[in-house]
Amino acid sequence: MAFSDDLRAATATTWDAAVGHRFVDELWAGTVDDAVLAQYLAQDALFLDRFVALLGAAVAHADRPSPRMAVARQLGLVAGDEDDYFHRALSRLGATAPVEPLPATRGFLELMDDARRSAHYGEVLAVLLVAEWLYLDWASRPGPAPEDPLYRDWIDLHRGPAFAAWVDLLRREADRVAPEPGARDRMAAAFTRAVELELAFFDAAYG
Ligand SMILES: Cc1ncc(C[n+]2csc(CCO)c2C)c(N)n1
Repeated sequence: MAFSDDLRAATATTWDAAVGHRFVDELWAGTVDDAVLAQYLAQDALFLDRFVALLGAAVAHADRPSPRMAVARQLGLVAGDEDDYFHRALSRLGATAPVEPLPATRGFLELMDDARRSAHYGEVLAVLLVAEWLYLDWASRPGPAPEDPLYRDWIDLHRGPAFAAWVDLLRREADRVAPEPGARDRMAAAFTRAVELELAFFDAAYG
């Protein structure tokens, strides 16, 4: 098994609890309470800012030109389509005021700051991989998405062949650099912490 498969298998209980979370069920059903969705998206806007910085670290610390360019392309998408969604969604929900990070968000911001400051490409990849792969997983459920663009656009941002190819690239990169001396342990620690925080992040939407 590839290193990324091992990490996912080792975190399966927490991973599956996140992918099968009540919030994900309600997203697919189009029935998330407006206050819950507003809380989630306001926190996720804080997450996204630091995530963009983390993508910048992957651009800076990639050890080869080809993945550096691929990450840079994705960085442009996140700063474009994804940011547009947030502005539309938060203004429709009437939640445009700045918010303080909740504990799960704060934990994520710290994890991303630590990975970025480590300047260790493998550790950066491990955090990026969880954030993207776990979202691809919940958004790839079979069945129709709700008609309401508030839900449909959020699901569509996390599924489809282009997004799956991006996750695949992160997996291949993580598997490629893991054999470097000392990389496995720090990548496994960052991956495991990120999976725990993804679950806590969904829980936090319900206050
Ligand atoms: C807590 C949290 N974890 C992961 C994501 C997923 N995600 C973050 S940025 C991005 C854009 C694609 O590169 C995606 C899919 C999220 N939104 N919030």
